[in-house]
Amino acid sequence: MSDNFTNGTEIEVRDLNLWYGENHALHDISIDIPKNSVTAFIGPSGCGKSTFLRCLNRMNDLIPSCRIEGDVNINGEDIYSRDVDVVDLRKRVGMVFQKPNPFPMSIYDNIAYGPRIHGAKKKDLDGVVEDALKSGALWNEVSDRLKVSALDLSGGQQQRLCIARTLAVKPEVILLDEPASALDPISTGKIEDLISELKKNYTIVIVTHNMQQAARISDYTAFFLLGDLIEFGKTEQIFESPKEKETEDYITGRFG
Ligand SMILES: Nc1ncnc2c1ncn2[C@@H]1O[C@H](COP(=O)(O)OP(=O)(O)OP(=O)(O)O)[C@@H](O)[C@H]1O
Repeated sequence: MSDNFTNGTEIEVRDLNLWYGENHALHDISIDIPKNSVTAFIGPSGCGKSTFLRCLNRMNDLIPSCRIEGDVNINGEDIYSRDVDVVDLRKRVGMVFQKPNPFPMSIYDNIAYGPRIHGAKKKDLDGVVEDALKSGALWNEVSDRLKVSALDLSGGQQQRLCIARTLAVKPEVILLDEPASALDPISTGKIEDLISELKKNYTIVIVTHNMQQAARISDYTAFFLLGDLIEFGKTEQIFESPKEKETEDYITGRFG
């Protein structure tokens, strides 16, 4: 285990390579993602941001052509070790996708679903649901209609429900894959405020195409290009004084 963990590293990745069949999509990625902070992954379309994000909770296991080499440690545990329970891993490392994907059931049952699977007692569920909806900044809008279908909520509310659903099983890390790209500016603002609030208690990694969004909400930024991690550092440094020419060209809009 690296000393970095005592300094607050949540996710340590070393020499990660990933192939989809013959396509070598990620090359020798090494990165230390700090705890209780927001880290943004940016880069042009197809550079591997989402692929790398999915490596952090083994979502790529579901893709038959995908092969991965290298190490990913989360809080010191090798998540690719044979004895890791992937269901438990995805509880610890939750994920929210671009398109809100509530289950076709009530608001209450969407939130209670994960805790029920993981053995929560019936008498505790009301409290769990309320806490998660409060943490997801949705409680005030839905507390009087918990039994209505989640599909009746607006897109922005559905996305906050999906975040609340992730929070209900008490994760350590939340992975967000372009969580606001399908939303209007007001809903996007609410999601961004929520992310800033959540980083007090969780480590957050977000893929975004929106560089203003990365600059607004992230503490650290990683710039990817064609499957390489070109540069990683404090967001201010990446945006104001990038060390690599490719980063500068992308940030200043010269390509991508
Ligand atoms: N399920 C998959 N099967 C095969 N190849 C894939 C799969 N998903 C992604 N790829 C390939 O991996 C590379 C990286 O794609 P990825 O979606 O991770 O990039 P991205 O930076 O997230 O792009 P975008 O910003 O457009 O979402 C691309 O060459 C893509 O075609």
